[in-house]
Amino acid sequence: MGDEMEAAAWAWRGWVSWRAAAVLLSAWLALHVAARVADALWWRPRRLEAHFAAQGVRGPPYRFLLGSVKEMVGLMVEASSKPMSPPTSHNALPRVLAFYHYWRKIYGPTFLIWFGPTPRLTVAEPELIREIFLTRADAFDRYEAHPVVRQLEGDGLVSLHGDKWALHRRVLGDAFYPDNLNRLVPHVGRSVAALAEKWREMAAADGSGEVEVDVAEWFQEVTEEAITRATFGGSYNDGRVVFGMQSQLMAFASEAFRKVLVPGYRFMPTKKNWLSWKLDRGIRRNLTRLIGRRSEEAAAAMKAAEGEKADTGSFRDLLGLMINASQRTTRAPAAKAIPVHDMVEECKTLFFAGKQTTTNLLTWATVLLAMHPEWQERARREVLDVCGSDDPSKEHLPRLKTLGMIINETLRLYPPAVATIRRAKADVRLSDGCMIPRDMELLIPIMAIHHDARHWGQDAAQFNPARFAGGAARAAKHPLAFIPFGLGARMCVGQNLARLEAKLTMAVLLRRFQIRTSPNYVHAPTVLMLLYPQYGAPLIFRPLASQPSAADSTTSSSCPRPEFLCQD
Ligand code: HEM
Repeated sequence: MGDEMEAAAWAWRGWVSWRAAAVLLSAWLALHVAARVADALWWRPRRLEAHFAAQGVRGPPYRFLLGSVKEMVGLMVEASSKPMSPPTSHNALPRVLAFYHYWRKIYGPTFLIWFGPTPRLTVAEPELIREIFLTRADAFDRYEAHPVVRQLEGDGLVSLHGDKWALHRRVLGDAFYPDNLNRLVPHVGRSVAALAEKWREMAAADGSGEVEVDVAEWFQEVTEEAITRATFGGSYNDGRVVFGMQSQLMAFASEAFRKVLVPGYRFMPTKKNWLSWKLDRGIRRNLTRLIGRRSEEAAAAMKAAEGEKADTGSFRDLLGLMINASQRTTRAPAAKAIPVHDMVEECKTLFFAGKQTTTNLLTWATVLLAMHPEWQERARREVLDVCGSDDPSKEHLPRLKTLGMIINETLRLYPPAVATIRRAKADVRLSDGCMIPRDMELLIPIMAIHHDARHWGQDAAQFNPARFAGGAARAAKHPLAFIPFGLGARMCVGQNLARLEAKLTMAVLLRRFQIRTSPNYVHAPTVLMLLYPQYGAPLIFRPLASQPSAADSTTSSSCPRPEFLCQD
């Protein structure tokens, strides 16, 4: 009995000491986690503030957990509550990047701000930008977007890194050479002319003989057509179905983006989320099927063409280039294939990166033409001189210099991508002596650089396309003060396509319409990922007396098949 009691006492003591150890361990873990959290939310921000203050870089003070977000949101909400004043002004920076404009006046162009506990250093000096994007580019990386944005943009070029990025960039780059893009001119021209024809009919049906349209909405048709054709080429019809679904998905996802502050919102089984998941599955299924079919066709074509000269005369579409790169690996194993899953993601990225950006460019360019009738007339005269009674062809486009200048001035004043972000991969000392710690994010406010009177002169906030008469590199006092498409190795891969779409669209419309702003137009540029007109862009189109004849126009086609099957 005594032995049993002693054994029970030992067991009890053992249990108590295990329990004590477990309690101690849990307490230690809790303390450790609390210390880490306190460090991330309080001590690290204080250390970084001190680190930058010692180098003469200041900024709004860090506030626990919120950083500078409260002030930032306040400044942005206040700025977007009123339209531009006066309504013809292009001094849009204080409205669009209100927080940058406000703190820059206090702290200078380089300052520290806090997105919650995440610090960002603003960098707007062209010489520092040269280092970050060109000479020291290996020390900086693209920043990882929020998962909701990532879901929108796909896992393609925009978010890839290292060897995988290099492979995709090399393979896709071929499609964006001017000689290849020129083959899209008749297609894009036709889709703009079809849009113009709809507007002409609407104007004819209206007693006033003119029509009001919100170009921010209508131009989506043109850009969706162009990016679908660039991505899918001959399989345009199948591609249109896929990108139609992608378009819906983007509409849902941008709604989710607005609710990004509700943690886990994208995983909640809401009606919209169910629909999004269904659409996502549909996109993947359709694309995988399409890739399978085209891979078989490409393999057969490669076999048939063995020993013969490659056909360089037809349009090289983006999907085709990825499929061909993968076909080559079966013959040359050293070459790298792009797996089907990555092709699917890349298609999603191209659609995301190529559609809305270009819609915004077309929108702002047309708004600016409407606001500046003297430049509208100059551009129209040039289009008529160069193209005569035809719509523009690929030979005409390089000769439309005034339109090129107008597009550059639009990209300067209203750059669709108002800012970009980089992350330091290691500790880096910049040439101004500033030491950037590893993992620090750098915010490059593209729009602020484009509006800086130090580079652009006292008329920086005015619309003056003539400043681009000597080319983009010589338009400002510093050649890197104009970076609407970014800079360096990760510069926009689609800029030639965007410029082609913009020139062609403006030229086709100028030949057909007098354009002016509607009394309903409120000049209010604002940012939601990209630069949008906050209340849309209603403009009035009055058809001109002389319209291009159907036979001469790019809308006409000698191809007897449906237009989407023609490969010009
Ligand atoms: C006006 C229209 C456009 C603007 C203003 C624009 C702007 C930009 C900018 C600023 C970047 C660089 C971002 C950075 O360095 O962080 C970029 C990258 C990119 N853009 Fe565009 N873009 C436009 C049109 C297009 C089009 C039409 C396409 C596709 C067909 C496209 C595809 C891409 C891709 C894939 C990247 C990532 C490139 C890489 O990281 O290698 N963009 N764009």
